[in-house]
Amino acid sequence: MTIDVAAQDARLEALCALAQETRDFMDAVALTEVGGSEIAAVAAELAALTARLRAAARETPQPLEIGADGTVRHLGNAVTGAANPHALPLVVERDPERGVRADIAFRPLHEGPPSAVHGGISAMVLDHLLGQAVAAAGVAGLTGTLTVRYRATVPYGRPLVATAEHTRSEGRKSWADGRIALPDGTVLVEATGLFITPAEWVGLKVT
Ligand SMILES: CC(C)(COP(=O)(O)OP(=O)(O)OC[C@H]1O[C@@H](n2cnc3c(N)ncnc32)[C@H](O)[C@@H]1OP(=O)(O)O)[C@@H](O)C(=O)NCCC(=O)NCCSC(=O)Cc1ccccc1
Repeated sequence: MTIDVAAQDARLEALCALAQETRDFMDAVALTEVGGSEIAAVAAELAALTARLRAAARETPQPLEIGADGTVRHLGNAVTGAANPHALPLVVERDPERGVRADIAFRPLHEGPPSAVHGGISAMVLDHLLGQAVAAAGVAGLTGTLTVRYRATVPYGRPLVATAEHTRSEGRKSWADGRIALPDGTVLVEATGLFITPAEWVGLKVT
């Protein structure tokens, strides 16, 4: 469920590269142990860079694009958007056996309890993945409710796998289940969610 950015637009390619540099920068901020004067010098340089980017700023969201093969690209998405420094960015794929899947490696930046991932970050990833599972089933909707069960703390810095699948639909309401697990299948966090197709989306094909 990705569209090759590099093949389409050199400016977007540059923007996605900047977002990745920004992620690397944020990781470095989270982990740095350099001295106070060096931190202050870096902060001053960063403020100058921020001013350069603000010289021309958009006032509308990044558009959600649908490719010829039905793939969806939303570069501004906080979970998957390659142009959003907040995004992991997660690359969500169709899973031939289940609905959708994504490989994840959380980073120290995502810390909640010491040495573990913040529960809200896990919930955010699962919210997104469940939403993509219902979209993949042709019943795209917005999250109405999300229930998360945290079975074990989620480590950062290790490869993990997230999966989700659409379970049923009734009218405009669709349900999906998902989980974040270790590569051996041990489930760390699981979620179930209700997604509601806004009336104006009925009949639209978004995946
Ligand atoms: C669209 C809707 C959720 C529902 O509005 P309408 O269409 O006007 O609904 P209407 O009143 O016509 O009721 C129809 C039926 O649904 C039921 N029901 C309604 N609400 C709830 C509920 N909360 N919980 C439970 N049930 C509810 C209601 O009782 C009725 O049931 P009935 O037929 O009598 O059995 C609206 O409240 C909204 O926009 N909320 C904000 C959503 C939002 O921002 N979410 C976060 C952003 S998405 C994201 O980040 C993840 C993502 C990532 C990637 C991809 C995809 C997703």
